[in-house]
Amino acid sequence: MQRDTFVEKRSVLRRLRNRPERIVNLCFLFVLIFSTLLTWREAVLLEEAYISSQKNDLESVSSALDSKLQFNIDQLLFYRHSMGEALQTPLAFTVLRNEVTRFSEVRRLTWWQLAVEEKRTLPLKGVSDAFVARTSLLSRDNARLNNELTAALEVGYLLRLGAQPDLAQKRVMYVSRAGFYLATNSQERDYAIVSRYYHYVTRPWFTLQSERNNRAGGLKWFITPPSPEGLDEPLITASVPVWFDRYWYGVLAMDFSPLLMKKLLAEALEDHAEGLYQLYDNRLHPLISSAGQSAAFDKRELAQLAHAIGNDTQGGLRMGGRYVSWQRLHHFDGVLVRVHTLQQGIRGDFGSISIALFLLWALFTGMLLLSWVVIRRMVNNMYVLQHSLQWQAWHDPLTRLHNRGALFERAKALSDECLQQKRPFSVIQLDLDFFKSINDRYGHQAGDRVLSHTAGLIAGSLRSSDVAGRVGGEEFCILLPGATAEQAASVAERIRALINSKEILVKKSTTLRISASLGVSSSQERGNFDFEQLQSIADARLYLAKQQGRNRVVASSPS
Ligand SMILES: Nc1nc2c(ncn2[C@@H]2O[C@H](COP(=O)(O)OP(=O)(O)OP(=O)(O)O)[C@@H](O)[C@H]2O)c(=O)[nH]1
Repeated sequence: MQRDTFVEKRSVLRRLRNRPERIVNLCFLFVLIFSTLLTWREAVLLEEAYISSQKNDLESVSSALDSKLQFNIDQLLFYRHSMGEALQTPLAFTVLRNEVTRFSEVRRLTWWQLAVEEKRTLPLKGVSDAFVARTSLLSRDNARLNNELTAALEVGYLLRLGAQPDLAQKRVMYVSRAGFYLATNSQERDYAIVSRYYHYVTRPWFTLQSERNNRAGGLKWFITPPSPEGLDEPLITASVPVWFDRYWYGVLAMDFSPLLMKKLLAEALEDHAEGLYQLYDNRLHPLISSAGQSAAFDKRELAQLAHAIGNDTQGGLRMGGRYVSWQRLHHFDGVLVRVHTLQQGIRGDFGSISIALFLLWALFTGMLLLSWVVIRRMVNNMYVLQHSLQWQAWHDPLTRLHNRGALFERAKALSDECLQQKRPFSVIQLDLDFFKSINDRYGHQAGDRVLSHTAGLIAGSLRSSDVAGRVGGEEFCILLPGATAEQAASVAERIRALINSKEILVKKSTTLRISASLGVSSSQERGNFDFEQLQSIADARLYLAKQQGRNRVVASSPS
């Protein structure tokens, strides 16, 4: 078994040695695969770094946006807390009491307004008793009303303080179930007060803050979708119910207009402005985007995104030529999505590094292929040259048979092999008869032709294991491994007859018949495998054949 594998390995090595271009191919293939794998690995690392940079950018923007929203929510919660305090301990200021008295005078009017000092506090705007009585959602509980009115006027003072004149897009309001409201940036007068109050109390951010709908009393986000008659873009509202003494007084709400949200997002972007940021509500409806237009996702992409967002609070997805990452906000019931296009990626650091990496790989591969072609050709040429030199060193160019040196070398190896394998080994010495006279009569070229013709006849009548060589001018030697003396004598006779059987065309319209004398010796005769001795015996017998009249075979010595 071990010997089989050893032999197999040796034969593979021999095959590779005989086909050096295969070794070259293998080496180049190895380098190509190795360099491609290295480049691939670099590309994978680069992609991981790109994804984590996308994640980091989105994380910093969303946490900045979160803290800005948190600030506003804290403000809203502060107003609710103040309202609670004011309900619990109302201020006994005369001005406030006067307004409460005035309320009892105006409460039956279709619309009314109470203002302590419009420059310092916000006016209370309200509707009639009859309006409030129309629905069970509203209630003018007279026992609590005075307290609520003074508390609202107090909170109106805080709202006015907190309202930033540059932020006209942010509106904070307190809407009471008792038929009045106060709001920053609210200019309505006359009948507009009634429609405004009606508008407020029919909004989900009001109706869904009732005891039944929001038992926990926590903050809720509401999106008012764009409408043909009103809003161009969705309006985001955060609202909290005002509860005190187990009674639902009303709702404190804060409107975040699209402009305000865009401003907050723009502030959150800082130096992460690359890519498109888009805020979605929890049903994946687009709210605002950092650029003019929103990211266009088709239905399938939206479904894919919704599925991914449903599974994780943050992550990333590759969508065609875009990389989409998302992060849920902590202080908003929605998700911030970042879309980074391939073009933006290419323009960025990662893009230039990727392009440089690809170009390097392409350049290296191109040069590798070029050098492969050149080296392969060189190796092939060298191989052919080596073979030709080897052939020339071992063969006689005229007869294409082994030359003397090569024949002696082969003869030694073959006789040793036969000795080892206990097989006979025979030698035939062949010499053309009167060859000198052919040269003399027909010229040297005719003599050469006779020599190559004879060599062809000899080679054609041997087995593949036999070896023939030219050992002198017109003298040949034939090695017959495994042939007995009789077999060798019969081979010699066959060759002799063949040589003498045909006329050779030596010159234009000149043919001649040649003959050869042969001497045969074999290891069988004396158990001697020494080639030189066998050859000298065959030579002596050849001499005998010449002496006995030529054109004959002598296979034994005279006793
Ligand atoms: N054309 C040609 N002649 C060669 C070559 N090598 C040797 N010779 C000639 O072969 C001849 C050999 O002649 P001899 O040794 O006298 O032998 P022979 O004429 O064949 O006579 P016998 O062997 O006694 O029959 C010489 O004239 C050599 O010049 C060769 O390569 N080409």
